[in-house]
Amino acid sequence: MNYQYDLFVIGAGSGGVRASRVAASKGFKVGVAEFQALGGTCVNIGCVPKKLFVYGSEYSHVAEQAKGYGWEFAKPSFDWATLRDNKSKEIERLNGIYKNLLENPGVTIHQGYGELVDAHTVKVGHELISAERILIAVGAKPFVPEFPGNDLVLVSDDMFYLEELPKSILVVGGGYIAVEFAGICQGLGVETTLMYRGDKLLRGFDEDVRDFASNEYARAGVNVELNSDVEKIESVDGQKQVTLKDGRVLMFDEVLYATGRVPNTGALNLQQVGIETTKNGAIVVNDRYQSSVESVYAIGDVTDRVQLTPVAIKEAMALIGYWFDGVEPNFDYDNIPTAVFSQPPIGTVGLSEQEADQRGLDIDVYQTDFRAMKHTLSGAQERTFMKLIVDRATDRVLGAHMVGDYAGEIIQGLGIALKAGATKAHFDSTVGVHPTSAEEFVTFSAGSLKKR
Ligand SMILES: Cc1cc2nc3c(=O)[nH]c(=O)nc-3n(C[C@H](O)[C@H](O)[C@H](O)COP(=O)(O)OP(=O)(O)OC[C@H]3O[C@@H](n4cnc5c(N)ncnc54)[C@H](O)[C@@H]3O)c2cc1C
Ligand SMILES: NC(=O)c1ccc[n+]([C@@H]2O[C@H](COP(=O)([O-])OP(=O)(O)OC[C@H]3O[C@@H](n4cnc5c(N)ncnc54)[C@H](O)[C@@H]3O)[C@@H](O)[C@H]2O)c1
Repeated sequence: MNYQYDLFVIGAGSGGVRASRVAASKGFKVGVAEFQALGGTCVNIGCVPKKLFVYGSEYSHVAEQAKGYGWEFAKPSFDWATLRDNKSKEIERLNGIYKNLLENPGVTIHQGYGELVDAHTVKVGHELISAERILIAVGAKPFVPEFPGNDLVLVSDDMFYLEELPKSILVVGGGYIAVEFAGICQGLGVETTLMYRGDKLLRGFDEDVRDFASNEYARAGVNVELNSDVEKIESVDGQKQVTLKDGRVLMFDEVLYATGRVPNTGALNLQQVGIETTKNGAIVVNDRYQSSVESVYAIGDVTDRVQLTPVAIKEAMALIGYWFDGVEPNFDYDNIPTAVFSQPPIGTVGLSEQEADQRGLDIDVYQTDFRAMKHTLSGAQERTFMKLIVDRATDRVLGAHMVGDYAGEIIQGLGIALKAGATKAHFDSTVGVHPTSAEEFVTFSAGSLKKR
């Protein structure tokens, strides 16, 4: 059978771009469909612009904190349009780079919405395209629960293009996006309330990390409201009137819902082609990222495993290894380091204390919290938290967790250590970098053992 392409990819995001360009550079004839900007969520409305906003919002503390170091600045002011538009220019630059990344190795870009027709055919606009293999890498989109007035809320996509910065905002949710945007808004001078229906933010993270981070967000000025949920939202005098399930009525300029993301599979025609999905629309794949239809593969957020850019990229590379070198994909989903770019940020890799307990492991837990040296003169009251989970039987470090400045940067190196099977003895025999916060990870002594 002669196909137009060896590989046709639907979605030019983190996973789709990597799979397309590497497959093309290795000799496949590759086409990719994308109906929005090249680069996907991460580049356009995710990791990259979000991190630029985090940097932008962190400057708000500089003038105040620099005083202790002898600096006096004129009264700082902030212009939202400058940050927003400079960010957009940078994203457009990246879009151009992604175009080159695809076109240089010979990938053909089909601008438009792709949908499946059969196991080897995709329709983009009016064009029917045939391919030996089809890779679905369409990512996910924000999920907003059903309730009266849910059409009045913003989702994270909207935050990157706001005409004006609101004076007050309610951020609903307790995951990555909620805590990151609460920090951004608070830093940019928006009166910020972070509301979560459960009794702790950041489900899935280590319990001490959850408690510590939550306290630090409150210390930074975010109004953290736990065990609270929205009943309805109405538009009143240009503001959002929010009625809570406990009967309270609150007013905000804007409400941001960050209550998870669902696979982007609604209009792909998956059922007609016989592709199995989960209840929330995620494509079910086997260890080779193959769907229930042999010629159709899926990677990244659309499979709803771990919604992180480096994971989508690793999955793409695992597929490339399989297609070109016959290596069975064996991507290791354990020990994925991750950072939450809240303020302060969180870095984490490996098992939490609770996960280690659930697995019945006999563990030692070392932990500390302290005021980072920088803040002895800055006057800021924020504190840093660090924690190590160690397996008593093998001395292996099973988990490392941090809340504090540079946590994302620091955890990357610890990710390598855990992957390499480092023991507490390895940590102890590593010379610290002095004076840093990071050196606390190699100087934990018996005095830091948590009483359990
Ligand atoms: C606000 C936010 C912040 C984030 N921050 C981080 C972070 O700091 N670090 C991190 O690791 N991850 C972060 N993520 C998650 C990360 O962006 C995703 O995990 C990653 O982008 C997933 O890659 P993907 O290839 O699966 O999909 P995506 O990058 O979402 O790409 C999918 C692409 O497919 C396109 N598409 C969809 N349907 C079709 C169709 N039918 N036809 C053609 N094209 C289609 C979309 O337009 C999109 O371009 C963040 C996400 C959000 C929303
Ligand atoms: N720094 C990063 O790496 C980064 C940043 C942003 C997003 N991401 C990825 O994107 C994913 C999606 O982010 P997210 O924050 O939207 O999702 P999330 O799954 O991290 O958090 C969703 C939150 O919404 C809550 N929720 C769900 N339904 C609700 C409801 N009906 N009412 C109230 N609350 C409800 C959940 O309990 C949870 O706390 C993340 O899981 C992460 O994998 C990563």
